[in-house]
Amino acid sequence: MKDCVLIEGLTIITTIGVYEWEKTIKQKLILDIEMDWNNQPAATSDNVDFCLDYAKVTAAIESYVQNHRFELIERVAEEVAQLIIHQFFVPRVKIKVSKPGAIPAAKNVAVMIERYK
Ligand SMILES: Nc1nc2c(c(=O)[nH]1)N=C([C@H](O)[C@@H](O)CO)CN2
Repeated sequence: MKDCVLIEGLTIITTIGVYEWEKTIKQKLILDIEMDWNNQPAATSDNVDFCLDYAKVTAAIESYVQNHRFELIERVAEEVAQLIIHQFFVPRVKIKVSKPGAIPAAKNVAVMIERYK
């Protein structure tokens, strides 16, 4: 099995939606992210410089998503995947973006993508 770093259940409030009424409010998205990363150098050195720092990745995602407007959750997933690949040199990322309030009759709706460098 390949090594990964995970960020699970990351809640972000932003402007998201295709309808006019959605462009005037903020809604909740939840991101689940899996990033390929060789964790052995960090494990053997016990040095944060060698890890994929989930705190730095989280801060970059929060800043990006909170400060942009989106129509589709597909767009959020794609832009976050590209940010992670290019800013943090991650070779593969899998992202699920959930919009739990979107369909009252459904517990959740989401998209999931996987992207490679
Ligand atoms: N596949 C998607 N379908 C829909 C989206 C979306 O982002 N991806 N968005 C909407 C509306 O914004 C909806 O969330 C309002 O309830 C509809 N379908």
